[in-house]
Amino acid sequence: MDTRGPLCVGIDPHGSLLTAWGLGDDLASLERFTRTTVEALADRVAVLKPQSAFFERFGSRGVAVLEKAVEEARAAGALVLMDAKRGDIGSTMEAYAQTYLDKDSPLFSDAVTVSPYLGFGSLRPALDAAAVSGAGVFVLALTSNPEGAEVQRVTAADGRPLAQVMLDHIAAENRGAPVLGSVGAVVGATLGDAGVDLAVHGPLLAPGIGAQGATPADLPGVFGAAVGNVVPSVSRGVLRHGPGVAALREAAERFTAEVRTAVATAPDTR
Ligand SMILES: O=C(O)c1cc(=O)[nH]c(=O)n1[C@@H]1O[C@H](COP(=O)(O)O)[C@@H](O)[C@H]1O
Repeated sequence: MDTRGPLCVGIDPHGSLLTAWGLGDDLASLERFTRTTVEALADRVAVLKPQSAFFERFGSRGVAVLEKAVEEARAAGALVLMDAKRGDIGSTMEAYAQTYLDKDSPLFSDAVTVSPYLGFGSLRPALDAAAVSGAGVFVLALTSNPEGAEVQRVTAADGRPLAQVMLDHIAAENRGAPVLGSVGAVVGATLGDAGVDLAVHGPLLAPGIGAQGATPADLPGVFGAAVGNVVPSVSRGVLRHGPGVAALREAAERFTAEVRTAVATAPDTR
């Protein structure tokens, strides 16, 4: 993030984007779209975040495209954050942990998104596997979609909003880590003032910029003093500029510059 800028670009091959790129909604097009995006961006943005669902919809061949993208993006120096949003009982989480966080897995990624809403403790196998592999886990806290609030803003038995309970668990995982810990939180850039304590001592993934309406200029208002730890994430806002490699790069560079300006001019960045 220090050398490349903090931007995360999502690889979300929506059918509509494939069409907009002049491709079909088929496996060969998925492959072309993904290869172009990785070629354009993996040597320059800090994080690429493939959204697993868009690959899974093509079955095992789509997952093979995903595997190759992960390998090529990592080889070009990008961190790969697998957006899988997994969450299940602990014994099943173990299998998800083996899938994304075991170095011998074909889908091994630098980090994976997980949902804590089956109870934070259910994530233990993923947290442990990430620690063994030197990888990371991004835990959903306050998602960018308006529907998230009916779960995440609910008041827990001890009076804290449920999202705050999760953020406090994340902070406990990261306690004592030098610089930032390896457990991140997902907090939507669309939320206005997040209204929770974001001092989790880990990276804060901020999706919602671009197609969902948030802009880099919104980040200081949402994240306050924690804005220096934000990894802003854009998918369609960059991808819609394809299929030209130069245009994809320019779009990512524009977002990176806007984020840098927003963070640099924020009143208190740490
Ligand atoms: O975990 C995520 O990345 C995520 C969390 C969240 O709260 N909101 C959210 O939009 N996302 C993902 O971020 C991407 C947003 O895509 P765009 O709206 O096209 O930028 C999608 O892949 C979503 O699944």
